[in-house]
Amino acid sequence: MLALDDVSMNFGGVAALRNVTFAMDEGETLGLIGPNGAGKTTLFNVISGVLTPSAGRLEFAGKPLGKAANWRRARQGIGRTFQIPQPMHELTVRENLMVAQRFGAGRTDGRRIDEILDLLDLTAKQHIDAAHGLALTEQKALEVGKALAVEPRLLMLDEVLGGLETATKRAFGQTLQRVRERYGLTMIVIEHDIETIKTLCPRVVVLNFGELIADGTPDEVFNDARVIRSYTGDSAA
Ligand SMILES: Nc1ncnc2c1ncn2[C@@H]1O[C@H](COP(=O)(O)OP(=O)(O)OP(=O)(O)O)[C@@H](O)[C@H]1O
Repeated sequence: MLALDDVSMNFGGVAALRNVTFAMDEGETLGLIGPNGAGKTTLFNVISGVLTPSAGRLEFAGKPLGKAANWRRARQGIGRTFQIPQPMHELTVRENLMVAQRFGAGRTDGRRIDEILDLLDLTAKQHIDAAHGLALTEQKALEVGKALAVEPRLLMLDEVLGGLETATKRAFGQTLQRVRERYGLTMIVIEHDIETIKTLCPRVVVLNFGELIADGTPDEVFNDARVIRSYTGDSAA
């Protein structure tokens, strides 16, 4: 369903992505890991149309992805969250979801919004000011809700579980699994917590300095000497 072929992204002299090639089947959940600055968010930006890659080709649902434009990618079925929750100010939780739906899906469908609120445990908060009235987990849930409101087939989550306490993280991980099953989603998950990755993702891709250095099951990847070296910086590992 998603294929990247030799994708590179340069920012001036910085090569944030170097010839990244991988493909995903419909329904797969892929964990995307790598040390800070490895290129994970840049990869999301390239797939979601925030950035046009310097080189390479992207294909989604059998069609080439053209010039970057995030609304166009959303309408093609690609939804994503941002690392820092970005609720729209002076709007309620429900209004935030409605704006996201209109932007990304080109329509408003109150029943889908009700369902998203319910799945993410936000129904009781739907009329609260989204920028000021939500706890951290709820802010994260709203960020996921906005991505779901665009009615994606591919959902990309950028450290959506980051900063949460272990028990909350586990519970939120289960919520994400319910969401995935409900909508039959293909997912890419950026996450630093190894236990969460193992629970959610049967397959893991590792980036280091913009290069894809491993692609396999969590056990394969976490035992890979190159991956261990990329985290420890220890050339003897
Ligand atoms: N807009 C930009 N302009 C210049 N350099 C950038 C830009 N965006 C990212 N970079 C650089 O590209 C590299 C990859 O950054 P990116 O944010 O994609 O990494 P990451 O793996 O998501 O890191 P983190 O885990 O810290 O979020 C870094 O060296 C970063 O400084």
